Amino acid sequence: MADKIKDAKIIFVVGGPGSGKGTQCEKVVAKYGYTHLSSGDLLRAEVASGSDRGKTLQAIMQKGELVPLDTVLDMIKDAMIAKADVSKGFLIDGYPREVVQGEEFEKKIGAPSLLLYIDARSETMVKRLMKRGETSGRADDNEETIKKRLDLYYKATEPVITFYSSRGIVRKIDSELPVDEVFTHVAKAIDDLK
Ligand SMILES: Nc1ncnc2c1ncn2[C@H]1C[C@H](O)[C@@H](COP(=O)(O)OP(=O)(O)O)O1
Ligand SMILES: [Mg+2]
Repeated sequence: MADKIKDAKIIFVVGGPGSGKGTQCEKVVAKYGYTHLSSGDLLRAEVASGSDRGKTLQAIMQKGELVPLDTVLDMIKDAMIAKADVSKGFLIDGYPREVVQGEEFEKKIGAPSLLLYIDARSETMVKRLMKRGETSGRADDNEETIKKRLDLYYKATEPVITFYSSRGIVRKIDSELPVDEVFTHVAKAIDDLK
């Protein structure tokens, strides 16, 4: 099962909350037909299902904390296997959140060919998230939780970028630009894979 995934390209999409990961992934899906897996969306779907696991997850996410590693990884892996026959590539959005998550992913699934580092200033991210919070209905798009998510991003997730930089697969994307301009750079990074 897992070997079906092996031939597909794996792209990690890493960046702070509100940096524009989801926005850029949608455009990659439209242009390249890759499968977009947002760890946050997978977890929120579990919460919406009302399951016991979902209730536990909701409490963690509302506090802006990271959910247990195995839970997220199992959900990503199941979703990848479900799409393995039809997918040319996978965008793994919002994962790894910490270095150990990347190591576990590679053990259980495979190595990424590219890490897209979606980079925006923290003031920009806060502004975008507050705006998104007006309509997103996301329990974590509020000022207090945003601050915690940003702190955690700088502490836990930025080391992920350093970790993969040494492998030469990181492409830093300036996400302060308008969406379509950001996408030009994202598309260039993906085209360079071929
Ligand atoms: N380059 C850009 N310029 C302006 N707004 C952007 C942008 N990229 C994303 N946004 C907006 C769309 C969303 O309302 C908000 C957060 O974007 P998102 O894609 O949901 O971020 P993420 O998935 O990284 O949390 O910011
Ligand atoms: Mg997102």
